[in-house]
Amino acid sequence: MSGTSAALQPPADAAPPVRHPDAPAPGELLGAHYGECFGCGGAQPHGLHLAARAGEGVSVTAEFTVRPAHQGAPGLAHGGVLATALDETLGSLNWLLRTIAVTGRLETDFARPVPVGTVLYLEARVTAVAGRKIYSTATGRIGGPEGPVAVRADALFVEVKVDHFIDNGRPEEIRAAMNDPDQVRRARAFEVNP
Ligand SMILES: CCCCC/C=C\C/C=C\C/C=C\C/C=C\CCCC(=O)SCCNC(=O)CCNC(=O)[C@H](O)C(C)(C)COP(=O)(O)OP(=O)(O)OC[C@H]1O[C@@H](n2cnc3c(N)ncnc32)[C@H](O)[C@@H]1OP(=O)(O)O
Repeated sequence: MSGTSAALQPPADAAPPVRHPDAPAPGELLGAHYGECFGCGGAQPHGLHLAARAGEGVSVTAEFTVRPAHQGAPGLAHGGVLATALDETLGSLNWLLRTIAVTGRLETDFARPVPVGTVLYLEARVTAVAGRKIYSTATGRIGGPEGPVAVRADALFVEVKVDHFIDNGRPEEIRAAMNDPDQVRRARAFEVNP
């Protein structure tokens, strides 16, 4: 049963999502948007190292293996870590819209416990767009890509300009990101009109 709140119901004038013509092809690995990202970055030893792949339309798939550093109860994934995996997968939809957007609201259902060692098979898609508001939904399955749903989420992402990060991030990390040509290139890949 979905308990999605009214805040996550797209308004009547919302439009179906449009895959950007320059979006990565279905099957293509999207890579990390930031090397230090806790969700997808390669430079975070205890991060999720989530690897997302473009799907058809405005959808992505991703896999995340639960490691001992991700425990809440003995031998089980922490719920906040699972919410992070959902959030990160939903965030990677931005690559297909070529829009920079941040999570405004994330509603999560935890349907089954997820043991350490489990591969969580994630799938996310955008359901509607209304102005700067991007509505999306995700599931995480266990036992295989067609296995039972262990976690699911509905979200509202809000489009922002790159200045959102430059104005709000701690200056030392922003400086390092702006001095890294590869990071600047990745940020630009999200933006149609930077
Ligand atoms: C060269 C340097 C590069 C540095 C950058 C590097 C890489 C960048 C590239 C990509 C990275 C992009 C994203 C990261 C991707 C994945 C990571 C996972 C995702 C995250 O982990 S991301 C972190 C957590 N996230 C935040 O840190 C957000 C904090 N937050 C805010 O920054 C503001 O809160 C904001 C911007 C959300 C809105 O603020 P705002 O002032 O711009 O806009 P406003 O408030 O007017 O909202 C506009 C319309 O959205 C509705 N709305 C807003 N919030 C709502 C809510 N909660 N519920 C229901 N409706 C809501 C309003 O009701 C209104 O609706 P309406 O237009 O109909 O009135």
